[in-house]
Amino acid sequence: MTKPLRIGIAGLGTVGAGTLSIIEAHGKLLAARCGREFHVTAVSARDRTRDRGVDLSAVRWFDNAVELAADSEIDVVLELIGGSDGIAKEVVETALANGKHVVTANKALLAHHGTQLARAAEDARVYLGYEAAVAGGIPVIKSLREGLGGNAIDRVYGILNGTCNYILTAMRESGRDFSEVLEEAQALGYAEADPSFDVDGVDAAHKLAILTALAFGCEVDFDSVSVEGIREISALDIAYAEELGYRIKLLGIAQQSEGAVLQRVHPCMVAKETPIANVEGVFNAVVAEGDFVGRILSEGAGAGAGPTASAVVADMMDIARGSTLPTFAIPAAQLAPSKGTSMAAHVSSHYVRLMVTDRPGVIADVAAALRDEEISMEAMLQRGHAPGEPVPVVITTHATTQQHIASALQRIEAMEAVLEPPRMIRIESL
Ligand SMILES: NC(=O)C1=CN([C@@H]2O[C@H](COP(=O)(O)OP(=O)(O)OC[C@H]3O[C@@H](n4cnc5c(N)ncnc54)[C@H](O)[C@@H]3O)[C@@H](O)[C@H]2O)C=CC1
Ligand SMILES: N[C@@H](CC=O)C(=O)O
Ligand code: NA
Repeated sequence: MTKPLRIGIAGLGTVGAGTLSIIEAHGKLLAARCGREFHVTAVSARDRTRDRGVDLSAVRWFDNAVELAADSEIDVVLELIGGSDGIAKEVVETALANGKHVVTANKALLAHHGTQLARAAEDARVYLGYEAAVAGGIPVIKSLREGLGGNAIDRVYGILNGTCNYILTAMRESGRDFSEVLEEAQALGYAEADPSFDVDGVDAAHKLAILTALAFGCEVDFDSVSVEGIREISALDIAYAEELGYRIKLLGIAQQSEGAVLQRVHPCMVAKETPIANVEGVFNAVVAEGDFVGRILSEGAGAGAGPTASAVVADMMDIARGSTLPTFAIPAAQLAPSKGTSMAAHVSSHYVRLMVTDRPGVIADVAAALRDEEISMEAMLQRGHAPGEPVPVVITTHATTQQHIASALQRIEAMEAVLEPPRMIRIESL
């Protein structure tokens, strides 16, 4: 048997502790599958005294994770701290500069510095694994880089944030309030250190930027992702979506057209009978559309200790077996400069909900604003009759550009009878 793979772990929180548990539970299985034993030889975290359910007494402890990353008795460094800059970046850069393989679950780091880190890894002839960074336990990186390697990818999209999907599912199923459900997702270890990254769509955008680079062979370009989160989604909109035959999902979607890529993250209404509408709770799903293979959907847990650690361990197995694949499928130096395009010209149907004073003429004024922007209404719904009182009015439109809908909504919002900013959710046909 080849000599053991010496592992240093920086970060022993949800994912770090989960990784230790798998190595402890499946040490023999991993060795049999890779022809090498996995030895955790060093660890670093903020709190040395915390019980992580695994005996670490024989493992070297580093107060400074960067020193761990430079240690000569480590072959692979697991960066499981988090954050796009600061200590996590320093750990990864130090490990690569010292000729060590790196496995990270850190999508923020890769979304901001992925191209540069991929170059550093390839220059040092080491492996940079990040399966855990996108869709947790779903082997989506392996699938795109290897299994679908013979296809040009037309579109890649999915439910990329477990916390948001958990919140939207629980709100729909139990009618509970947004903040109560968010606290539950945090307690389960799903949410980011700063949960606004989850609910504002930033985490999904980090993951989408990584998928885009891999799928389309371009540099990672987080700045050109258009991002909206789920904070504004109310129980009322979830109930109307149900009634209209839709589910609300936060999707990340990247599509290439004429050499440019549109990357967008926003809440979508998707028809209830589509597979993605039925992906619930902390589960993620990723769909890749290849020119020869057609549509592939992978579904699984996108967050949490076990599923995320499962992906970390899979990357270590690739390293143990000597894989030398480029980070983003083609050598980092050959990735095309990213050519992002904006949402302005993007065409879709829309759900619009207004809260209006119930009086004659309001609907006619709203219809006129839509007509002036050449937006055709598909349906309109107003329940009950309460003269002079606030009532919800729901409109669905036929396909129109973002520019047109934004102008119409601006005009509608300014109307005296419209009592609060209109809520708009794009209807996505998948
Ligand atoms: N929790 C999840 O479900 C998932 C998390 N991730 C990513 O995995 C990474 C880790 O996330 P979690 O385990 O959830 O975070 P966590 O907050 O549970 O754990 C972070 C760990 O890093 C340690 N740490 C913080 N600063 C440090 C420093 N200066 N030196 C050494 N150690 C330090 C902390 O002591 C803690 O052990 C993040 O990049 C996160 O985005 C990715 C997929 C899923
Ligand atoms: N906070 C993230 C964790 C996994 O990446 C999520 O909720 O999906
Ligand atoms: Na994954």
